[in-house]
Amino acid sequence: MSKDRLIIFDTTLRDGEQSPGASMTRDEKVRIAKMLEKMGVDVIEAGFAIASVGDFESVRAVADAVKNSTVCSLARTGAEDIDRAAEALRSAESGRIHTFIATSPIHMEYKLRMAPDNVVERAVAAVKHARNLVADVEFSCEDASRSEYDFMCRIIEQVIDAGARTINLPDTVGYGEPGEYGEMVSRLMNAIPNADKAVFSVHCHNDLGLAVANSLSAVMHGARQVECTINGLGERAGNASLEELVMAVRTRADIFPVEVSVDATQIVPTSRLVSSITGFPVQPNKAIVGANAFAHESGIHQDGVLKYRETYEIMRAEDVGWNANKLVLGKHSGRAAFKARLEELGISLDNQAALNLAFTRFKELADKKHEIFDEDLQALMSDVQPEESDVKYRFIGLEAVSKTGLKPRADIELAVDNTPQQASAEGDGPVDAAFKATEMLVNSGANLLLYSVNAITSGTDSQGEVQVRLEKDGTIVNGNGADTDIIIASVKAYLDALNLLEAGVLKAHPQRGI
Ligand SMILES: CC(=O)SCCNC(=O)CCNC(=O)[C@H](O)C(C)(C)COP(=O)(O)OP(=O)(O)OC[C@H]1O[C@@H](n2cnc3c(N)ncnc32)[C@H](O)[C@@H]1OP(=O)(O)O
Ligand SMILES: CC(C)C(=O)C(=O)O
Ligand SMILES: [Mg+2]
Repeated sequence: MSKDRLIIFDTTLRDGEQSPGASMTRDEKVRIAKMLEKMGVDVIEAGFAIASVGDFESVRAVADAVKNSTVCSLARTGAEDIDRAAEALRSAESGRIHTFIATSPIHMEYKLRMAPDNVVERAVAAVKHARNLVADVEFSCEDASRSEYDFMCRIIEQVIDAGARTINLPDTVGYGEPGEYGEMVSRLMNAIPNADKAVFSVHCHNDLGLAVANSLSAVMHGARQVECTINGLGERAGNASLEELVMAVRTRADIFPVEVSVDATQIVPTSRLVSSITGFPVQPNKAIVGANAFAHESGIHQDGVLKYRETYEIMRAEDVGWNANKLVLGKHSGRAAFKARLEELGISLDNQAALNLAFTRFKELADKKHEIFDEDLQALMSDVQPEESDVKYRFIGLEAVSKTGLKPRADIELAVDNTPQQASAEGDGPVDAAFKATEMLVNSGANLLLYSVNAITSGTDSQGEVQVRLEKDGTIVNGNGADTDIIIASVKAYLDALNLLEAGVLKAHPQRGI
């Protein structure tokens, strides 16, 4: 049986931009709009033309640039708003004016300060005016989920008669509950005599974390347009996320009676573009586009995925634009993933006993370190580690002083070949001072290539984990150090790298390098 089409209306550039701090320039909006067009989004709401000259120019630039998606501008019900929207959309291949007015008692009384009859009049006049300027007019009952049913029936019937071809029922404040909201949509569609002349649409906010659930429930109850944003960006807690809606409908095609014509492989690149332009990072556990959405760290899951991917994956990472899924090695990992990764690195173990031994060492390391990278594994598998008795430099203690107005200073005490030695130095910061003091004692001549700090756990009391990469005469080593004091962790990492250089580990085992 053929399925209905679900129209994907993206409002990243309008409602998404209403997130405090997410303002975009005209050129940034055009770049995102081009990506949305490439993705095959049906309607792109590019802005609110009357809001500012900049927003007007953005809608106009998107209308100029985009040819395969409908470009839309928001407008209140006043003629000036609608004229401005039409003007901005003049060059659009397919342009839509989206006009709206609030229909809930609370908004009509306290915000608009209008009587309901007056609201109906304004809505009808706005739609008629817009229809004189463009063929495609959408009308939204703002705050529909808190509006009275009979009043919505009345206003919607009249705006459809006036020429609106899309009727949007926003859950403006994210108050809806999936069952109730879906039912509202089907009740209205069944009761309004001319409902068949319009596409019913939903626009859900995420104040209770229900935006996607509410939208999908509405789809099950007859809505055929969903308004959404990339990464769920939007006013307050955001809007329904485009990637979640698209992938829910695709993945549960057995349930949803609709299909979408979006190229889902463009989802991750578009998500990254929106995140980099707005400066809003994507949380790692965000569905579809979060860094962990297709990553597995637990041994039981990794074992399952290695045996048959679908044991723990309901979508393919490649289908939404990732290169591949990821098996992350950490303290929850098991032998199956450990062994598979070693094999990918060209390291094979002779027998189960060798695997068990290596795995025990791996778990010991994983207890100290967030994530085990390939370099860690290679180092772990190198049978030449500097023997404890061969370690040349050992940390004894340090005092670092950092005071506003004074140059940072570090006094350090190390054991060099088991003989305690001390040095003091100033630096650009306390870490720089500590490294300089260390160099006064060791005089290594090594070049510092990388210095990175990670918190092992969250909180100000967490262990800091430092990685230091040193180069000397073409040999590169990674040293690691951990401590709750970040300066101490830094010196430990520096000494670890120096000891590796001293032990000549790389000469015997080049895989310890990068
Ligand atoms: C649910 C939503 O997301 S709605 C879209 C929200 N987005 C935005 O507001 C972003 C862009 N907005 C703006 O730049 C400005 O608010 C403007 C340019 C639209 C209006 O600015 P101002 O004229 O200074 O008005 P202000 O923002 O202070 O107040 C809004 C006015 O619009 C009225 N209004 C609100 N919605 C509507 C509507 N749908 N139709 C007609 N009038 C409306 C309000 O009652 C208020 O009128 P009042 O000044 O007579 O009391
Ligand atoms: C303007 C409308 C569609 C809106 O953004 C809302 O009600 O949330
Ligand atoms: Mg909104």
